[in-house]
Amino acid sequence: MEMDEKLHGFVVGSVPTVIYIPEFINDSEQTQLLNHIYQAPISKWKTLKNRRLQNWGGVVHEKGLISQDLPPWLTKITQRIHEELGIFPAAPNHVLINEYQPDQGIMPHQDGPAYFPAASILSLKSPVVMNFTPHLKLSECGGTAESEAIPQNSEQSTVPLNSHNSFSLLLMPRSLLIFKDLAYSDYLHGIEDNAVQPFDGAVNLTEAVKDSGFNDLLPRLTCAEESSSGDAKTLCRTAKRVSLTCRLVLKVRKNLIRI
Ligand SMILES: O=C(O)CCC(=O)C(=O)O
Ligand SMILES: [Fe+2]
Repeated sequence: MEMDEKLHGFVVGSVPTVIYIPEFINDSEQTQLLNHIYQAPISKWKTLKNRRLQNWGGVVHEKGLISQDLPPWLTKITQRIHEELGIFPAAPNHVLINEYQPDQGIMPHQDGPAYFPAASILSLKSPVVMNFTPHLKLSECGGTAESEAIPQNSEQSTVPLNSHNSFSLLLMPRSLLIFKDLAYSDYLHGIEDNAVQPFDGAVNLTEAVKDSGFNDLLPRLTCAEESSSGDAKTLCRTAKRVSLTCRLVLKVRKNLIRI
């Protein structure tokens, strides 16, 4: 799939390929989505130790998706992602909605093998910092000069290696994040279960604060009480974050029989 020309302007960082689109939806679209999410029956929520989630589109198995139609309020988003971005060969057919309290996150992980190798994540409500770290495969292969300099049998070797290659993103409400290629295949992504998150080195810092009015936003993002950290930009999560992870499973079986 050819990446749409206009998307090139939204590529951030140096690892192929991370795309950050600020203000992908407007305020009223955000409100409408949140209304739909919180109108869903309570049984739709699955509570995990560190977050709650709603699964839409069916059940993902290693071999494919036992699909169920997405509701119209979600196909509106998935269709738009498909048509405007040209990254997926079809509209995403699976949406995972995650809700995080300010001190909740998601462990560094790689998305499952059933998905077309690209993820699109729409963020709602509170900003959050997402971290990308190369996973063991990349570290062990010694694909970079840095890794060759570190003894492979050293227990500490993964720490400096990972921190050197890691990067983070500041995900603002109403933004859309897409990651694919190496960022999808060779990196883990995660969110720290911490209400205070540094965002100093975020690869999309300019883009994240630009459209929302840098001057207005930065003092609100930065913890006033964190004076000990000097100029370090630190995000204080004070509200819930809700995200919609929209992905495509190519192998689909319609769920005709209720199990
Ligand atoms: O909430 C997010 O932004 C990340 C969610 C995620 O990584 C996933 O659902 O696989
Ligand atoms: Fe994920």
